[in-house]
Amino acid sequence: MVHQRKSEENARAGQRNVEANWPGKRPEDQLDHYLLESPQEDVTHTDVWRVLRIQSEFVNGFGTLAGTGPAIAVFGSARTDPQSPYYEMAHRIGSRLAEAGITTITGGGPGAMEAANKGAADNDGISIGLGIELPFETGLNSSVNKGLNFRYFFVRKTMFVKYSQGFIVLPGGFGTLDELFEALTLVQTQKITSFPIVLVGKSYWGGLVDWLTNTVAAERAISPKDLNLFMVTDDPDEAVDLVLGTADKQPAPEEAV
Ligand SMILES: C/C(=C\CNc1ncnc2c1ncn2[C@@H]1O[C@H](COP(=O)(O)O)[C@@H](O)[C@H]1O)CO
Repeated sequence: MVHQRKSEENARAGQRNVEANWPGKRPEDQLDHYLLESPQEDVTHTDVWRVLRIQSEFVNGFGTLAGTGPAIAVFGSARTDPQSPYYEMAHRIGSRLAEAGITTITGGGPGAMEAANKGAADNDGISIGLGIELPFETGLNSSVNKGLNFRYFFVRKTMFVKYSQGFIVLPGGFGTLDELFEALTLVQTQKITSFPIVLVGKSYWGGLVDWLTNTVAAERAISPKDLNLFMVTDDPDEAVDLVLGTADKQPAPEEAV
């Protein structure tokens, strides 16, 4: 009897709560109702399930990459042709990193990513590929010797920053620019510190550097000192020296371009 009264009170309280927070809805419209009732198909596409998938992707990424030693992430176009000089540069960068005992981390795809992974693997280095599930499946390149696939770009980007100590960025498109500007924003806002970012290819990056200098900094959308958050070089060996802090001199972008 006491039980029944209690549960009726709870039901009325639940109804008041739902009406206050969600006008026009009944208690059975709350999330638990959908979670517990079949059919379940729709539920697996709700944001609640998405949160769990995102969480599991973080857990899996942290678990797999936890033991990663010193590492540098190398970015660049998925479309870089094996005949391109940038492919050769990416390969050289992966080789040099391996020789220095540094792990190479890439997006695990084709083009510049494949070249850097190959350079690392050819020199007995650790060659990590953090792949991304895409509608047009490309899979991890064959030079990845430790690989992981992600559904979410933002989870994958966290891994690049968390498990590397610097970025080398070869010519690339939207994906590469996204990775570059993510890192620049994190350093600019001091979410990460002491994080060298080296762009390879003075003529490729020159237009962007000019625009950042003459438009973005000139119009005060960034501080002039933000232009010092990256370096530019044409030389893959120098890129490695700069990112590892073993170069004689770290050029400011204006003098490097
Ligand atoms: C476009 C093609 C394949 C795409 N496959 C990719 N695999 C892994 N990582 C990728 C892929 N595409 C983009 N990325 C990420 O973005 C960067 C390259 O993007 P961009 O737009 O090509 O510059 C790269 O660093 C990856 O992290 C078919 O060739």
